[in-house]
Amino acid sequence: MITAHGLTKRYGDRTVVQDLHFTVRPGTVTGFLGPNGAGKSTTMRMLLGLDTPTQGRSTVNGRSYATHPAPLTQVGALLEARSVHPGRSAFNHLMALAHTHGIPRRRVEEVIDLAGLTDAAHRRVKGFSLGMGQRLGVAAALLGDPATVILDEPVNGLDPEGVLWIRTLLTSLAAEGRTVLVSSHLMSEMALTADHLIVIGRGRLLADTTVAELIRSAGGASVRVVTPQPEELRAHLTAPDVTVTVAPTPASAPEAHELRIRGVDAAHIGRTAATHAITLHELTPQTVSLEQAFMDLTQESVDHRPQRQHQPTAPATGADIGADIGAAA
Ligand SMILES: Nc1ncnc2c1ncn2[C@@H]1O[C@H](COP(=O)(O)OP(=O)(O)OP(=O)(O)O)[C@@H](O)[C@H]1O
Repeated sequence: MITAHGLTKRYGDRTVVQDLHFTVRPGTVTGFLGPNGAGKSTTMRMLLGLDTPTQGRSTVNGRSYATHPAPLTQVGALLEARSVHPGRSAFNHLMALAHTHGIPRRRVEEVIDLAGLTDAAHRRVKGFSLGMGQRLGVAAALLGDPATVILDEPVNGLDPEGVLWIRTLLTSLAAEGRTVLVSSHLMSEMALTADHLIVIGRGRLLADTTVAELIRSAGGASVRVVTPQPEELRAHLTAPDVTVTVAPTPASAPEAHELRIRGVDAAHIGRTAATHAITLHELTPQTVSLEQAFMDLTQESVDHRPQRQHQPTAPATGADIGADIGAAA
């Protein structure tokens, strides 16, 4: 478990991390997200005792990182900056780390295999690609079989196979009951891996939530329905939390009333329509993408962003929808 209590970091008169409170729990992958420069690396460095907070404190597995007698066996970390002697082989680098913690050679061989570096283990690190360096960094993070793993942008520089490897690795580390905190500025990547998200912007906490909840709060899922019998359908969908919005009917298709329904899924709407012999011309689930939810959440927190793009998973029609025919309840 990782906790942050009012973590704050100032450089001169610039506050780059401001009063962050959060808890990262074991058994799930927690994505640590924010636009470039949001303060993710600075926060992770503070969690790992590499930067001193200006205010606040943090704990890893119940105590501050610096007070763990054998930190490698408590917390495995991959930070962006590589600190490997370039003349050393991957094997020797890991052996040197292992010696400092009494970790046996067998474990070094295990993490080399786990990281897919078996063939490159005895090559000098200076010849490694960025992706191989990332794999070595992950191997080092896992060396002490730690209960908590903190990885800063682990997919940086990895090829598609490496990206897939990281995804599977993170999920299996969490399934083993470990605490996994992984930073990224790519929401799309986190969408495939993380269960829980901590989102920051300009050093402040913007969200501490599940992936599903973030999508829901950004507009949530809805269903687009086209029917010649909108009032009949609406009358059969009355329930708390169900809203039905109808678009103005286009002159070219007077029979085609387009509805946007929230609070029930497409299967329920289809069954209701079938039960009451209501004709449907279209029944399409619409979801806000996680990427879009992230953009909406952080739009105040980025200095430069190209023109806003909307990329729902199904054709966007919501902008056209006009008259509200009522929230049933
Ligand atoms: N040593 C330092 N001195 C002064 N400013 C710093 C220092 N380290 C980081 N910063 C500033 O703090 C802010 C947050 O940086 P940080 O690297 O933590 O962000 P990040 O969210 O990890 O960004 P990215 O996604 O680009 O890696 C940035 O504006 C950065 O320039």
